[in-house]
Amino acid sequence: MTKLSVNINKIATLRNARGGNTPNVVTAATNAEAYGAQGITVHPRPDERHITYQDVKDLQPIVTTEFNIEGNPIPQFIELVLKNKPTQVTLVPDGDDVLTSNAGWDTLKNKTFLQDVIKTFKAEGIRTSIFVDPVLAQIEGAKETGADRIELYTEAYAVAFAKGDTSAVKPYAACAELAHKLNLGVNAGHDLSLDNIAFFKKNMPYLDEVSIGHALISEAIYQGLENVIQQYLKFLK
Ligand SMILES: CC(=O)[C@@H](O)[C@H](O)COP(=O)(O)O
Ligand SMILES: NCC(=O)COP(=O)(O)O
Repeated sequence: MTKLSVNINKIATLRNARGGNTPNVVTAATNAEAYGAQGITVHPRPDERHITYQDVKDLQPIVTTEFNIEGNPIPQFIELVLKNKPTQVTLVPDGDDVLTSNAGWDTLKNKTFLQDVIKTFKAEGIRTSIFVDPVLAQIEGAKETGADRIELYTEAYAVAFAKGDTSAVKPYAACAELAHKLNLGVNAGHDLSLDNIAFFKKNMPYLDEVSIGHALISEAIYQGLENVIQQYLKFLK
């Protein structure tokens, strides 16, 4: 079984459009868990355009499944994570001006930096995962950083799958095999959806967790959150 972590960034995007507290991210997280989600993911960005640092504090005591905080480990992010002690921190090398995450780490070039940051989180008992492209050398580099897991950046798979190119899953499967050999856990995320998740799951060995936000929350607008979460859980068995 692969765990489903629901990314609730988009609930915060909608809330921020009016400046009040509707929809409420705490209620959304509680509902997602009640409907079967096995984790809640947030990705507070430095400009707080969706999830705010206050949201992370509000969510920390109410998330009863796995709490996953994603982000670029700049000093204020490191402090936020250490204060709120999630189950997992996922390190993502976002530039300040990006619309959304658009690349994995170069684990070879950033080895020393990542080793230091990962040591800090692990000393506090926080599981560490690093966001990487599906490239074998990057998985070997990830092992060297001391991370517990990798999160494979699935945008390339999602784009290719939408065009009918199912071979795009192959590098992901190869990276998962290598990660498993190296004793690294395997997560995946970005642009996964009800259209592409079943094929991905069927072809991906050792897949511990997927985090899904943009498509899942969009699908929930049409089909309802409970219904959509139930469909993902069926595909991830
Ligand atoms: C790390 C990653 O893949 C991102 O998908 C992310 O968490 C989504 O971020 P946005 O919601 O800001 O696009
Ligand atoms: N780590 C990926 C994530 O949390 C969700 O990405 P997306 O489904 O919003 O593209």
